[in-house]
Amino acid sequence: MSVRARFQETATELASAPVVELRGVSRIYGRRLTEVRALDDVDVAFSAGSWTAVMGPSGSGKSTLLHCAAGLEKVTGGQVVLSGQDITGASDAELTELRRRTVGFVFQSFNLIGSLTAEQNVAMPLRLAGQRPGRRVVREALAAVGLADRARHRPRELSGGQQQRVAIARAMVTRPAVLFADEPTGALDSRSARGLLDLLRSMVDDEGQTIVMVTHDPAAAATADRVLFLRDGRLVDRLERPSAHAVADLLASWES
Ligand SMILES: Nc1ncnc2c1ncn2[C@@H]1O[C@H](COP(=O)(O)OP(=O)(O)OP(=O)(O)O)[C@@H](O)[C@H]1O
Repeated sequence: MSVRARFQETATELASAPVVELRGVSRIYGRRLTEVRALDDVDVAFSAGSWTAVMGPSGSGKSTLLHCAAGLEKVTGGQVVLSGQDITGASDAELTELRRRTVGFVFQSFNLIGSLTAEQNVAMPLRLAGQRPGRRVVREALAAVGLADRARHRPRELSGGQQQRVAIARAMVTRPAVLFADEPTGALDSRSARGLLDLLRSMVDDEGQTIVMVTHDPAAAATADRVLFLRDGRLVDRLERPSAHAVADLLASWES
């Protein structure tokens, strides 16, 4: 094989290589009578530059899947590979370090620090990593989410949609390999939610960002590339390039 062909093959492999992979993952809470199997033998890979929505009824294991994939929680069985590293047996210190370098998080409730300005909030992950954040890097992260003119505002001076954009800028300032989002539009009105989903879509399409998002909202799920459906801790269904109708039909079929 020519050097050029080999190079192209390697590039293709890299482009489709999973950023996160769960292999036969189980997560059990409690013991004996109180035992809950929150994840049950889950196999799934999240490839680079893809956006996956995770859906399922309340208690089906969506947040647990997100937390295990991000190394926030240890698995009871199976293996998790994050950014090429098997994290299954990693120590808490190793996990904290790996998360800092490779993972960004966005939650339904924004979780911004109320006493800090938008730019101070965005700078926080860099400070926690022991770096002195440059103003330019922080301002660029805010500009990327359309908030260049809100850098000095505190969270209470921003709308819900703007606060969630600050949270996204904060998650992205370390340039994580994967962004995990737990119901990111759950606290937003439909217009702000649409704007936020468009922002996430452009991060995937323009920057090749990998996103894994838990959502209850069919419209949000339909903006993703793929929908996974969990039930009782098991992956029971999936849709590729779904329409909102297809997602709603899938939900209805599993609820009936
Ligand atoms: N720390 C814990 N201790 C004991 N059980 C837990 C714990 N965390 C989650 N569970 C249980 O594991 C199961 C899955 O929970 P999980 O939060 O992953 O579900 P979910 O699909 O995200 O639900 P929701 O849509 O309501 O947020 C549930 O039965 C829950 O009660």
